[in-house]
Amino acid sequence: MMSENSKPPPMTKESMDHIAAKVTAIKLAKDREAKTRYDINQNGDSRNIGNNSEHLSTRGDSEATSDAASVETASAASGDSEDSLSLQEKSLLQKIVRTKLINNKHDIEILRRDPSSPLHSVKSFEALHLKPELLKGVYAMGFNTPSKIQETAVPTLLANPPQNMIAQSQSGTGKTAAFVLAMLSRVDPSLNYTQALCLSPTYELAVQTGEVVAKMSSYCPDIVIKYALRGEENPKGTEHIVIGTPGKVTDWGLKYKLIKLSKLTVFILDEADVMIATQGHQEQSIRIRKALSKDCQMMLFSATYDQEVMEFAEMMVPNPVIIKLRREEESLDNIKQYYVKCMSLEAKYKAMANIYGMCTVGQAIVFCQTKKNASWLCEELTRDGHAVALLIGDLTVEQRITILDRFREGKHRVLITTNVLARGIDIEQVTMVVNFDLPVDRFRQADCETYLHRIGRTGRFGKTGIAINLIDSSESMDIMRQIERHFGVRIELLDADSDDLDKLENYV
Ligand SMILES: Nc1ncnc2c1ncn2[C@@H]1O[C@H](COP(=O)(O)OP(=O)(O)OP(=O)(O)O)[C@@H](O)[C@H]1O
Repeated sequence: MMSENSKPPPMTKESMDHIAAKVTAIKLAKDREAKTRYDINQNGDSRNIGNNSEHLSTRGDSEATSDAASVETASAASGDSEDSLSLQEKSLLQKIVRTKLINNKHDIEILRRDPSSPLHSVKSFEALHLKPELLKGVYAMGFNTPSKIQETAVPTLLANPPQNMIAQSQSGTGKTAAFVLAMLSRVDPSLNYTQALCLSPTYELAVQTGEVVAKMSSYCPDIVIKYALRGEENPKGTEHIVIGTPGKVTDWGLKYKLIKLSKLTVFILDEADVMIATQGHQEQSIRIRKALSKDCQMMLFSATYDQEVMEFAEMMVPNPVIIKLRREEESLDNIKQYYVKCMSLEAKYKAMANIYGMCTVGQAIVFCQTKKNASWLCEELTRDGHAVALLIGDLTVEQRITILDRFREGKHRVLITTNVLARGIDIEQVTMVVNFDLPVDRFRQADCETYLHRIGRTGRFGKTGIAINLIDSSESMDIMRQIERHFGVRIELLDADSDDLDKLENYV
């Protein structure tokens, strides 16, 4: 990891090996635990908490308190169907698979602001009057113009007197880059003490942020960065920027007083929604926050904006400007939906193999209802010489990252998965979604919301996508009809043995 007076090295997949080993051990332990369904949220998500924690990091001292809330889809049709991904993992995978900014057509909403501090937005990075070496770093990252959230957030964060901010926008809209830019602009490298602190919920997320700081500051050699993470040597207190988890920062800042929290000029709490889902982090963050001076600029970022996040945010950040970018809704508008009638499992498999053959340019995600079905399908297709990848919840974080990376790079054209991938994780180039099994709820009724999330993986950003549903029984036909009625759409019949598939080739 990073030593003092140096920038963090780029995070390679190899360097995550040791994390993966620990995560595997944690997962194995977790799998032995009985899961307890404790909450059904508004979206119909059900959350499970295992008694054993599933964290991405292994902590010592104050870090050792966190449990992870793992989010599961509501579709528990059979005992082996459950497949889960913790909020922390989801957030990390999301960052890893994303290569581009998410376009968002909505306008920024400004929910609260002090009328005495006018807000303005910028359409270029030049208009921010950044230090030249910082501007060079921004351009070196390939950023030409500010993203929607950056247009408003960055000038507000750079204005004087410093203004506190709570900002919410979906993952991938440029929040990290916004606060890193603010942090680097505010730091004065001629002052030898810690001036900026960024709290992240996990080891890996902190490292991801550190990478952005390192890249953006690549032309600012005097800025010293330090990770506050397990395994790191104690800080000297002279590092300009510290990025870490609440546990380690509590130790360094409050317990051993190695960092002077009262001297910070910038404090960032990132991924607030993930933070509050991690037991212990909320309380530690509050303790850290209390040690800051009233002049310290405070910023809080979150991908979601429910009441719990908001209550926490307002407790942490006094007199904030609150900016919000509404989530780009998933819609079925750009998606052509079909179904293929299959008389047996064999026929269903054959249809799948034909569809595979058709997918020559684009990429497809195939959804199965259970891990068992997904594994079976993957084995069969592989045996028949098809290059497919399998992504299910049993894998380690490291394995998931590797698989998603390979898929994103186009090394696999077809990814077989369960509902683990249905929500939240965007892979830009997916042109086709196949529902090998239709999504059902625990009463074996159509799970329309999961259907939308699944097929919303395709047809994004104005492109046309295809969804194909494999129907092998009167029950699945009935479920499909429920979906049609729910969305007021017609799902067209497709003959997978005929030339019908050819007409789809324009899209895949
Ligand atoms: N102005 C920009 N122009 C082009 N690309 C950008 C710009 N800002 C950020 N990006 C890129 O877009 C992707 C998402 O940005 P970023 O990680 O800052 O989003 P985020 O909202 O912080 O996401 P998350 O909530 O997952 O952390 C990254 O690959 C980043 O390099």
